[in-house]
Amino acid sequence: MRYLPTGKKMGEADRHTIDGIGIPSLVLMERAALQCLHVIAARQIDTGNVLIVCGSGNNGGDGFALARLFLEKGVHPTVTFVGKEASRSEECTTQMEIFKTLGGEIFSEIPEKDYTLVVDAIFGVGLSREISGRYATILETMNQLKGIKLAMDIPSGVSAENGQILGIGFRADYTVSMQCEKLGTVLFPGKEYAGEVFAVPIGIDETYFTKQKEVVRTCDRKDLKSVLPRRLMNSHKGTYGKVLLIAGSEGMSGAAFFSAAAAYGIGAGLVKIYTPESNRQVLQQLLPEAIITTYEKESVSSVTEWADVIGIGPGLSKGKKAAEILETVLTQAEVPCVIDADGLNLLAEQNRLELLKTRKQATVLTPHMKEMSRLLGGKPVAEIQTGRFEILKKFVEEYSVTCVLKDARTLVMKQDEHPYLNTTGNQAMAKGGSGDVLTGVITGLLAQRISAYDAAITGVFLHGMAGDQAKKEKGSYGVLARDLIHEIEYCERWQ
Ligand SMILES: NC(=O)C1=CN([C@@H]2O[C@H](COP(=O)(O)OP(=O)(O)OC[C@H]3O[C@@H](n4cnc5c(N)ncnc54)[C@H](O)[C@@H]3O)[C@@H](O)[C@H]2O)[C@@H](O)CC1
Ligand SMILES: Nc1ncnc2c1ncn2[C@@H]1O[C@H](COP(=O)(O)OP(=O)(O)O)[C@@H](O)[C@H]1O
Ligand SMILES: [K+]
Repeated sequence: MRYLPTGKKMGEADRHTIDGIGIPSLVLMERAALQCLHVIAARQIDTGNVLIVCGSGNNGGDGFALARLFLEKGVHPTVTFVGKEASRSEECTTQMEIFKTLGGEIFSEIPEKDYTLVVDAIFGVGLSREISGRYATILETMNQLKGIKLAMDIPSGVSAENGQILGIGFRADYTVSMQCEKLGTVLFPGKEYAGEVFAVPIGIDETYFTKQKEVVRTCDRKDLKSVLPRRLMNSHKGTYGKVLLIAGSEGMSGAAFFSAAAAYGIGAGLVKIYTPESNRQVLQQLLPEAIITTYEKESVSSVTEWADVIGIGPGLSKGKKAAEILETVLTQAEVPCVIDADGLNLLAEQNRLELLKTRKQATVLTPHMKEMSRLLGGKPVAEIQTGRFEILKKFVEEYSVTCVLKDARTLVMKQDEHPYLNTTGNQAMAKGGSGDVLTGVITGLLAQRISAYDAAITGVFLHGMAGDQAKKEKGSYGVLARDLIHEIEYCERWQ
């Protein structure tokens, strides 16, 4: 697990480390510059002709410190200072003076040369407004230069707060992020400007973020061992829970199959599908492991009583029967529920959202942006995209739910937990059926008795990993929902 702080939160952690713990700012800066040098060496970047462009803040200080370390190695970088003398920070001035004392020359323009490496140390997390004027011209020139581009901490122009480009952004091949990758290079479009990101330790105390619940976190592959539910030798199918999937409608059996197969694929003990009679035969053939029961044969009350966890919505339709079933589940089922697709669309109508407030067990909602817009009474998608953290925070507090807002960067939120931003998954998954698989995975994880928040983040992570594995094999065009299920069945190998 790692944190993805905004620039503001990173600044707070810097201050806490410097003032609260007493590690001098220049010590942190030294480590920042050293780590950059290590990345340059590890990536075997040609240092035959290095350009370092420094601003007047501490990011510029990082740049001057790096320039000095290059001098020590016998490399003479071209250093350009583009900041304002008057606003130069204390540390930036110190680093600049040391560099000059050692014989380093500082330019005010970028000399025309064929650079092999271009380092951006103009703005870091202190960027606070649109870039314009001379700064914009310099960044434009830097983007056009040949040579490998490396950004110190974050590419200048990328907002560390939300990934937006403030006027113009440095287009990096590599970004060396001090201590933590910033939220702004995980979210789009910032991610596209950052290239490969290396988060390097420089001594900033990250435990500062533990109590700061608004700081976003994410998981990596190495965390899998701790997030997957345990599989005991001495167990039986009851140990791993009974999943009920209320899915599919007349002529729509695929969604039910995908979610049910995914629930089994992630380890649920027993899966029952509740669907119209017309789907029985095809589902029995597609997934003989599942129990199929139908609207015509059994009442919704009796099936919900059987279940340890319920997933409702994939392919459900928005008919009268579907609405009745959803209402019964929401008012009667005393087990955790995952609501997706048409379940969400029905929830958005006729004040049904209010029913969530009466639930005694956990509810997980898995809307994509358009479904979220419906849940929010038609709030435009663009508004949700830019304000997702604040909007979702308010929503999960009001309705006491865990919300999985699906996107290229899926966000999971629950009251009193860190927001979780997912970094697995890819464009190959932008296809019908992918979401049904996610519903099955989260429901299947909940059946194995982990918390709603853990099931949601683990499910989203695994679902994205499955997409990444499938893309490795098939590329970005041919991946199908069934490939995601196939990959999920092998998730234990990813640990
Ligand atoms: N001691 C520390 O605090 C450490 C800081 N570090 C580096 O310092 C950076 C943060 O330093 P700062 O807080 O000084 O901030 P920056 O160096 O990112 O920039 C701040 C300066 O840019 C100006 N500015 C912001 N937006 C502008 C715009 N659009 N146009 C023109 N000027 C603009 C600000 O007024 C300020 O003078 C980090 O990103 C990191 O690279 C690291 O060396 C680690 C230690
Ligand atoms: N470009 C992308 N990058 C990462 N994940 C993606 C991308 N496109 C889609 N996904 C993932 O695929 C799933 C699509 O879900 P959804 O839109 O509900 O599909 P459906 O309803 O057709 O099953 C979500 O989990 C989403 O995060
Ligand atoms: K930078």
